[in-house]
Amino acid sequence: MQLSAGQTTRASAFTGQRVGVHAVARPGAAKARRTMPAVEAKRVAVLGAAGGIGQPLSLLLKMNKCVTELALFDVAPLVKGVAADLSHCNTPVQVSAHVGDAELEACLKGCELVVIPAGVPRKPGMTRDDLFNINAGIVMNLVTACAKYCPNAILEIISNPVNSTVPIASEVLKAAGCYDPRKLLGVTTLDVVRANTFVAQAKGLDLKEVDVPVIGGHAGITILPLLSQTVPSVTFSDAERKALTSRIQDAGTEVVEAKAGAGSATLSMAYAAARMAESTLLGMQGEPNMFECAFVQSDVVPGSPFFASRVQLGPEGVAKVNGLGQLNEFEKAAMEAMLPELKAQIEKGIAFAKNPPKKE
Ligand SMILES: NC(=O)C1=CN([C@@H]2O[C@H](COP(=O)(O)OP(=O)(O)OC[C@H]3O[C@@H](n4cnc5c(N)ncnc54)[C@H](O)[C@@H]3O)[C@@H](O)[C@H]2O)C=CC1
Ligand SMILES: O=C([O-])CC(=O)C(=O)O
Repeated sequence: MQLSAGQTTRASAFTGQRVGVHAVARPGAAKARRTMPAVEAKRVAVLGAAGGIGQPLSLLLKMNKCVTELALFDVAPLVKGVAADLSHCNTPVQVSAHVGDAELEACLKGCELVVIPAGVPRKPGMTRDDLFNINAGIVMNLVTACAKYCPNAILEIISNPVNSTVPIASEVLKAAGCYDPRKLLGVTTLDVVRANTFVAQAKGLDLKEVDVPVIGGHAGITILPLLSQTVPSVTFSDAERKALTSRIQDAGTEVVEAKAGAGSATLSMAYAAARMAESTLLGMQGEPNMFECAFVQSDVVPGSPFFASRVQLGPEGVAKVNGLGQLNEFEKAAMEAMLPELKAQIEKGIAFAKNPPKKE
């Protein structure tokens, strides 16, 4: 999983900070490139744009030099106000608003990247799987529309439970005859963002230099930070490794509890999704060394048809799914423990999509 020679770092289009798991110079990595490639026309949609994630994510995309058109969709009419508000920012991105299923076509036509944070968030005491009954149908409906109106777009799914909503999306796309596994990604970037932050804090490292790959899925014990592969190389005591792993796995719950019933992570998620979208857009533009961890169709772990690991992003989405590298004994045990849960959540999504509840 280590980056090899020639894999470079890149400055964010909107913050100037380095982006991507690739951001940290691993041994042998080439010198950072800081020039932007020529901007190509890119229409990007956010579905669920009036929500807690959708609003700040849309702002960050309005600031992104890779984006030319931003199409905002929600079932809530508030999305019109969000678009009006954003349209006053003096960046060149053209913003449009679309409300309700009847406007999905107008939203999605011509889109090359669609980011989906539509759905309900957790409240204290809930697991991500408790969101399945509502969010499964929402994702199914939206991905059905993507298959119809932008069948070649790259889809990035944020809506939880990601371990099930991504398999649902794959089945919908297969049934529509337009499934391309390179173009369907579950967004797990927030796990990497959190792991980098917590490890930097615990070890007194420069935040910009820390890179921790996070593999598996996006719920509880299926979130597995590979602390042994942290860059720069650091050592952890058994107690530190256990505590950091648990904190990264439970970080979503930490925010859900702090928000006390008013939702889950929105700002850090918008930040993470904006980073993922930027890496994806740069990959689409031909930038050669874009790497992020994402939950994708994978044969890296036998028996788990989807798995989060580091992927290389290219003109068509996922260009390569990397292997896991060397795991230590703690990580091997955590991997064994997670697999039954991850596989069950994947199968639950597939079963739902193959036999969806009848609409009344
Ligand atoms: N992948 C990840 O790392 C993370 C995922 N999430 C998930 O993201 C989702 C959204 O979270 P928030 O933005 O905080 O929720 P929110 O409730 O603030 O916003 C959701 C938005 O989706 C809209 N919506 C609902 N049904 C829709 C439909 N059929 N079509 C279009 N829009 C629809 C709502 O009107 C609302 O504006 C949740 O499922 C949450 O669990 C949250 C944080 C991290
Ligand atoms: O915890 C939640 O429900 C939202 C989420 O996925 C996260 O913050 O990682």
